[in-house]
Amino acid sequence: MTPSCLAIRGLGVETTRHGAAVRLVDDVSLEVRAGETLALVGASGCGKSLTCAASLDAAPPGVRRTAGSIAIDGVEQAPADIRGRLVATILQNPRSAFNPVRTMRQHAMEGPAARGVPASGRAQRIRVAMADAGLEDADRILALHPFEMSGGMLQRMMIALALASGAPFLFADEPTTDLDLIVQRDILDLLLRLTREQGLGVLLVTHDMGVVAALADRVAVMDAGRIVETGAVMDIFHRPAHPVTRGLRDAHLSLYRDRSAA
Ligand SMILES: Nc1ncnc2c1ncn2[C@@H]1O[C@H](COP(=O)(O)OP(=O)(O)OP(=O)(O)O)[C@@H](O)[C@H]1O
Repeated sequence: MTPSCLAIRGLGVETTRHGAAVRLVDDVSLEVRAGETLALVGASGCGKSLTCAASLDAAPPGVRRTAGSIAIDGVEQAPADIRGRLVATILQNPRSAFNPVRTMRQHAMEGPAARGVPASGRAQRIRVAMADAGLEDADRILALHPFEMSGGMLQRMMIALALASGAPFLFADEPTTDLDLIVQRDILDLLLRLTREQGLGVLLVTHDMGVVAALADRVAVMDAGRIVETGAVMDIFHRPAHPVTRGLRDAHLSLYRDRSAA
């Protein structure tokens, strides 16, 4: 049965600075539902990327998860077991997400295999996902190693791998940075279609409140490692309760006004 809800509960992440523990993410709880996009927004450095990565035990070196769990339909899961299988990821810095000595074809076969897609279906699935992510000429690209590809190509490949995995949930951390505007729009349209038509549940980290307005159903606002407000997208724009939320909304509106006036 397709799962309907992924919950991160009480996530805590720390690092050590000058010999002392520093809390970077503090008691964060979020719920991602099937068929919905939950946008995670907040100022740079507030802990959005670490929330995505650490909840799946994929935190970068130097930081550690000190508290919290992840559950699917109320059942606690080992993060490493669900990463790539039930939760696909598009994380920041695509170059670090690929093994430098493996080709794109080798990377591409992993996700669907982990999901139990028969070998015969995997090649077709990755081709379709690559075309959806704006990568034509799949055969040529599948033979390449990461160092032979640009940042934008790697970003698209990471998106294609996430799509091909068939996982019911997706953590997408700024999935369209490094991409040109047309590809950005295509990718965001595709994510919207996958949530609406296939019931994908998306946790979307973004700085762009325009993207939030277009894509998100609900929004969680983060500040200094904590969630300060969660609400339906309309409420966040029309009735923001927390000063940080109001700041993000107002900054977006003034940018939008300046652009319209130009
Ligand atoms: N590997 C690391 N070691 C130590 N501190 C880190 C590490 N990665 C991130 N941090 C710190 O953790 C905090 C949260 O970082 P994080 O990358 O989650 O922020 P963010 O909200 O995603 O920012 P951005 O929007 O700029 O990507 C920041 O203060 C950052 O400096």
